[in-house]
Amino acid sequence: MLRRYISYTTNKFTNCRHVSQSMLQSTVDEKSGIATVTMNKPPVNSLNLEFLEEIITLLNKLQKDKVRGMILTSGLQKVFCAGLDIKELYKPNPDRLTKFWTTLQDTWLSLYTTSFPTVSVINGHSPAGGCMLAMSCDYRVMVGQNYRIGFNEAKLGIFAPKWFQNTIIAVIGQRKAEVSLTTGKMYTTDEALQIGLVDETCADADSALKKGTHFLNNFQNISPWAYKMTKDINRQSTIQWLIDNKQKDVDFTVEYMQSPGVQKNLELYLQSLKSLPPLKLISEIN
Ligand SMILES: CCCCCCCCCC/C=C/CC(=O)SCCNC(=O)CCNC(=O)[C@H](O)C(C)(C)COP(=O)(O)OP(=O)(O)OC[C@H]1O[C@@H](n2cnc3c(N)ncnc32)[C@H](O)[C@@H]1OP(=O)(O)O
Repeated sequence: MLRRYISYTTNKFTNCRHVSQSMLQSTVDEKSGIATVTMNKPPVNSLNLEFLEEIITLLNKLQKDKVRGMILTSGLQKVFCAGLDIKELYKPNPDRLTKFWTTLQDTWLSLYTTSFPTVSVINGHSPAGGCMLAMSCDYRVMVGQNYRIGFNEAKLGIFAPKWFQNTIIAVIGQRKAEVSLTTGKMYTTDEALQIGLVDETCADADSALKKGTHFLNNFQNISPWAYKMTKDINRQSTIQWLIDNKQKDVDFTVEYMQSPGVQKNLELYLQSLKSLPPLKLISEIN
């Protein structure tokens, strides 16, 4: 287990409160009450068990601190989040995989039901679970023209569970979600804007942070209670489905991931990840 620590400091010059965990940094602007959370888990911010646990801990803390909003972004050069850590799925220990998948469900539930509005500033590639992380926020701003976003699970020989698919349907609609998921297409920034995977695009990260803040400022005059009730009602059926089917979803995933066919596909995918030149993989799978 990685050594984990949390420290809280207030910078009297910037009026920002910093919360730092080993893989996440959070800065709360005292004036606006907006938290900027930066993922920093080199090389690619892949979601493993420990990282998911940190995300849940931080979301709980932000909730307790009654922040007014959150911007989620990446501190890495060219990756927002590479999705689930494939090492959690390849040759898994069944007990760890059970804990991993349960924690993944809980992370999604925490993020999808926050009592404060959330924005993802997608400043790098964002495949599969990385795209889902962005979809689970209320608003998305994508930076530049060099990155790809989408659901490439089918290319790995696996498929997305119902709660995952419903989250995408809620954002881009049934038809586009089906085409997107079955083809595993990775979209350019402009294509993502066109199909509604992202709400806005902009040239650089600073402007994207400004756009994110601008979106969150819409809630200055909205009652937090009205915001939360509206969001809960809107997302209720997908949330309730997962709550009612948590154990079934875990049992199915643990058995399915260990099947020889899935393991073979993951092995081939991991090999291609190593053998292809940098970024070739993402462009190959367009
Ligand atoms: C609130 C939470 C919501 C989440 C809910 C999710 C529900 C999920 C259900 C559906 C299932 C989803 C499955 C997945 O997410 S599987 C992961 C899919 N991801 C990918 O296919 C990405 C593959 N990676 C790449 O294409 C590229 O790495 C990159 C991201 C474009 C970066 O390219 P770059 O050239 O910068 O870096 P490298 O390719 O050289 O990679 C550096 C090292 O990192 C390793 N790596 C990359 N991606 C992963 C990964 N996803 N898991 C583990 N390891 C990864 C890569 O092998 C290199 O390792 P090395 O240095 O040891 O060679």
